[in-house]
Amino acid sequence: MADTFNLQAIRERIDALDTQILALLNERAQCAEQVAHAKLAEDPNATFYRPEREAQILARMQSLNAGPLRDEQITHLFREVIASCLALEESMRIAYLGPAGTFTQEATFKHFGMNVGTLPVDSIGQVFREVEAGRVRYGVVPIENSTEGVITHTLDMFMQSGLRICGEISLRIHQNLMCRHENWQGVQKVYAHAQSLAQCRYWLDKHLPHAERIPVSSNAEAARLVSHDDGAAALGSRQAAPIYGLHIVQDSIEDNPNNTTRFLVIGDQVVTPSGNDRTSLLVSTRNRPGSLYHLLKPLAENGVDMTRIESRPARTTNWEYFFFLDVRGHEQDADISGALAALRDEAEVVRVLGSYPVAVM
Ligand SMILES: O=C(O)C(=O)C[C@]1(C(=O)O)C=C[C@@H](O)C=C1
Repeated sequence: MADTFNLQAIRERIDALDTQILALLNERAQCAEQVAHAKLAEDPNATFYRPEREAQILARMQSLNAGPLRDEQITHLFREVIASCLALEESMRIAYLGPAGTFTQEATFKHFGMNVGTLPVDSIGQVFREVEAGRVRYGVVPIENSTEGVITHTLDMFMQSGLRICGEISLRIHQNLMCRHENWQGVQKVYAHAQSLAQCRYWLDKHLPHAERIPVSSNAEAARLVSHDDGAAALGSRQAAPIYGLHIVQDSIEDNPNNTTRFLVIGDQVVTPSGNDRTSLLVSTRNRPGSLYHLLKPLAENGVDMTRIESRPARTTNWEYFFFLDVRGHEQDADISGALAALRDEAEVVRVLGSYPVAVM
């Protein structure tokens, strides 16, 4: 009897709290509408999506969070709240490397909320073209995986495109084995994107050593093929399973328990500092002895923290290279702007691809 009474009392308390949360959410939504009016009053072509402000809000909520909800859950809830508020300001459509069911779709929903409008396209180049043509404001493309390294196609697109990086998304990648039926022991073929096959190499060696591994254009394409084939399995994101009528027969089979992919949000927006930013640069240099040393010297002398360097061959001239650099901080910071000024004296090409907030979980 006492339990029933307690349960009832607790539920009444939950109802009262929900009433308050509802009122507060709508009050917040009204503030977002006022923000939209204020932005338009300042600039009729104002941009409503402000990644630096979103990153600051999420970081603040994490620092205030006393639990029992985990920081990850709080971040997820507030992302959805912000996305719903942003939708009142502007209805957005995001192009991503599709089809539906890919990890890039998962990253897009993680960053822009589950209800954002999307345009799945079939190549990284097409994501760039949709944004360049103005058919969508932003696009999402993968840039690097912690196990398999950089996605060179994305780097190469920046050599041709004037688009900027407006944000980054970090996604923990869990690979799932998916089949038409629950019984997976007799699987003879495993379809997946080459990156996913590589991320599960040891698991497949151990559990499906005789199955043929067949790389295909995307994990969603793998799931589609398996939806017609009883003797096959696909690897990929759990979102793909219901779309293609498959069962998840083994989950989290990636070899590296910290398997993470970084994605970029691309657009033509210049993002102001958030206080915890990263800057990506594209640099090329004359081919002469010590050229890389001369590129890195201005960064070191200005105390800039470089977190990544990749080289890609210039398509125009044999044996000439472009370098992609990531540094900590914003291009408006004194150390980075000092380094950029010195770098411009050394290098043939120095392009800031973007300064943007470091991914918040
Ligand atoms: O502060 C703003 O500029 C807003 O538009 C409000 C808000 C929010 O809901 O907090 C919504 C969208 C932006 O991307 C950032 C923040």
